[in-house]
Amino acid sequence: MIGIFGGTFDPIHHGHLRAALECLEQLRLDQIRFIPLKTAVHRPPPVASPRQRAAMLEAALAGEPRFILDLREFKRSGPSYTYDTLASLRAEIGGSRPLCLLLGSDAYAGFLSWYRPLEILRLAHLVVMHRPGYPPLTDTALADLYRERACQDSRELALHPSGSILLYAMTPLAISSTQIRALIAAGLSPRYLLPDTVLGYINNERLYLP
Ligand SMILES: Nc1ncnc2c1ncn2[C@@H]1O[C@H](COP(=O)(O)OP(=O)(O)OP(=O)(O)O)[C@@H](O)[C@H]1O
Ligand SMILES: O=C(O)c1ccc[n+]([C@@H]2O[C@H](COP(=O)([O-])O)[C@@H](O)[C@H]2O)c1
Repeated sequence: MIGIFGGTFDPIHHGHLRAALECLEQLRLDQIRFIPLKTAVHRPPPVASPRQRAAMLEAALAGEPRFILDLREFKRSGPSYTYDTLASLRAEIGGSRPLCLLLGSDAYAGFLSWYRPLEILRLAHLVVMHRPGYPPLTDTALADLYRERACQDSRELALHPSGSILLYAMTPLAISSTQIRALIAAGLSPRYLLPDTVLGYINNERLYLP
């Protein structure tokens, strides 16, 4: 099974990395593809450039060969829709191998307003990772969708290429890129919230300063 972890990664932090490692091991994924978005459809544009976000991801993923940096969204023009990304991956790997789209419970809260959400579920499973402060099933429509698609473990995910939703209780880590950017802008250190190598890059590039 392949995990897909899309995000802004502005910057990548230990919340992302720990989430990915726990999914990799506990769901027995073969690899996780980290896919930074180019043109956000749902939020203001990132502060760091694509080049800078790719460099930070590269630094953070070094040393874990099952974490793969996948820059396909940078190469596409127009909005970075997840549906298009999954369709391009399916064109490469075929229809039978299970794909698991990893997303935090804050992202799942907006899932039904994404571009072609039900078609996304035809291309991949969803793994919703619980993020502190964002209970995953507050909305009725999302709770209904979950009830129709719920699955309990990685064994069940492996039975089909797509279509199920797994709620995953990862170690709760209330870390966000917003918090890291705000600390730096305030002249405070974000150290230990993200890898030192990523912080070194941020300092060299003078990123996120006011
Ligand atoms: N601490 C965390 N725990 C679990 N999931 C997370 C965590 N941080 C981010 N995610 C998930 O990772 C994906 C990419 O997140 P993103 O790059 O937007 O990070 P972020 O910290 O939410 O950034 P920002 O604060 O700029 O919105 C999303 O699915 C998000 O829900
Ligand atoms: O395709 C969509 O319509 C869509 C709408 C909102 C978010 N997403 C994706 O969800 C992922 C997490 O987004 P974010 O803002 O938490 O970084 C990222 O890969 C986005 O491209 C995708």
